[in-house]
Amino acid sequence: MAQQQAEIGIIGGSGLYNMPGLTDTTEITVDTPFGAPSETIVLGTLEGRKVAFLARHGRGHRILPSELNFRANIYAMKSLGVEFILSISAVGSLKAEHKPTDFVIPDQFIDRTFARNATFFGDGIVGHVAFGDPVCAVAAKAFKQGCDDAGVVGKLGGTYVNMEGPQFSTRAESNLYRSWGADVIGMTNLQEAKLAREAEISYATLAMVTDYDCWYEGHDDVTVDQVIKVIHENTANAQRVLAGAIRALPKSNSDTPCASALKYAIMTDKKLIPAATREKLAIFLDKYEG
Ligand SMILES: CSC[C@H]1O[C@H](OP(=O)(O)O)[C@H](O)[C@@H]1O
Ligand SMILES: Nc1ncnc2[nH]cnc12
Repeated sequence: MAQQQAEIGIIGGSGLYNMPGLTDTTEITVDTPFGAPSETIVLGTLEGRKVAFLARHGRGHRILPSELNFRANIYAMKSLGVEFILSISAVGSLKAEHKPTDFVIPDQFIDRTFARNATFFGDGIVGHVAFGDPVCAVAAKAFKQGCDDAGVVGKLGGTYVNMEGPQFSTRAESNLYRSWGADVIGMTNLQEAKLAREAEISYATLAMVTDYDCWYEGHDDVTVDQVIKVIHENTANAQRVLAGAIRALPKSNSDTPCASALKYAIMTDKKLIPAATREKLAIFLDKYEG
């Protein structure tokens, strides 16, 4: 097996296009059978651990949520040897108790997308991974520890509505999601969580509340300048939480259920999987075939 180049992947969202705390950095271009990731990847060291940083929307924020090549991003992390992905995202709040600058660590998702490719399967191979618990509990707890260490509000658990965008929600939609009991809303995390599970990578998100979406009477409807303002105020906290989370992560994800998500997932008769598809997915399947 190739040498592991990174243990932990960080996917930085809106406003987080690099990681100033990384040392010994090198920038690499990673190619994948699913196309190019959003950006070159920065390898480096943080808290003594080997880390790979990827800017989700590219540096300079060039890629729409619906245009993101989620498969290439997660495949690239897998090819570097990553076992944990820590994602950072801006989200709107759907509850008064989640205030701008608070952090929420979601443990559930509701899918409101309709234009995304969120599986490595297809082209002659069928697989179904369990997804009742879409977030890795170990990675989520590490984020909580990071929030506690940094002395910031970090709420463990909550439901993230993944909308398609790029327009923000209508007021009727926002109120509908509130009636469902959802906590926060964003445009990017669910596809990453699905693909990370198929890739047997443990995934969790640090969701930074930037606004009250549009449901809250007496508060302005969300705008990008509002989101960016809160992110800028809170970036140093997000970096400190990340460092704390990395300190709290175990060496490997082998003790989590994520690490064996594919064990019983593949439906297709091995003899019938097309050679090109088998080759494309070798990085995931080889360990189950001696
Ligand atoms: C800039 S507001 C909308 C934008 O912010 C969030 O991005 P990310 O999850 O990458 O931080 C949201 O999902 C939208 O893409
Ligand atoms: N209100 C909101 N809706 C969707 N994505 C967001 N990202 C930040 N705030 C958001």
